[in-house]
Amino acid sequence: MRLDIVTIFPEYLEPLNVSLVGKARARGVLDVRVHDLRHWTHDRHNTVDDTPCGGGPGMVMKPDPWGEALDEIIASGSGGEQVEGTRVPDGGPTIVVPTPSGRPFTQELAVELSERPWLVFTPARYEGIDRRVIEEYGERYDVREVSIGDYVLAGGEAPVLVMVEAVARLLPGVLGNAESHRDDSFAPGAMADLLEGPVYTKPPQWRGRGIPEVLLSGHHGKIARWRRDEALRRTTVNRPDLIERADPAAFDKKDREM
Ligand SMILES: OB(O)c1ccc2cc[nH]c2c1
Repeated sequence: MRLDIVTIFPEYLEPLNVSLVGKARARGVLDVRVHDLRHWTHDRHNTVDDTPCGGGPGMVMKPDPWGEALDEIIASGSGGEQVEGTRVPDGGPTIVVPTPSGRPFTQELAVELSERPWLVFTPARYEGIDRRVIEEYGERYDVREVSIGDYVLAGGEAPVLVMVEAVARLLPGVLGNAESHRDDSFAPGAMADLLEGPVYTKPPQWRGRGIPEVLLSGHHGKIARWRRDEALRRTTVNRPDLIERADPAAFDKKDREM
């Protein structure tokens, strides 16, 4: 998979050089290219924003730098050999626009994006990008406006870090077997979409606190049932909305497997 990220704060994406994504890049599973939007400005101040038409607070990101950046990046990747034999589609990339007014970023969307060969992220600052950029590229490519949550951020770079990690860990060969994403919270069918329950490790006693006996019993069926019950308990308290959405048949299936 190829990932391009266009930003006015390239240094914000340094975390993509370490840990899971960093290792995937080193192994050639991911080809991550971070671009400074100001590279596509031509004035002495490298201006990327201007006042909003119609008035109002803040500034809006100008369309010209974005258009030149996306044209050049898409042209560079359309067709031809890419990283170690991976070809990006002649149809171009999926463009992911982090924005507070986008559709929710979910594990389901992470799975969908992980199956795409090429993603281009366009994290904005200020009040956002001139709408005509989204319209222009939306006519030719799959453009997804996505929000990671209902809170105020200064820009889209942090959401890009979140989305890239969520997508990268789903790519074949990125997680070892021991870290399988099969039973993650929110992984389809893992625990009927329940939150993960509490986890424990050694030592058996820590500051006078022990470990639930069932986890030391070696009885896999009882352990599985305890974990399911704890997951239900935590989900009921923290995310009752997931309980309403859960498929009761999945519980029965899980019970039969325990
Ligand atoms: O909620 B979000 O995912 C999000 C995305 C981008 C920006 C830019 C400024 N605030 C933002 C919030």
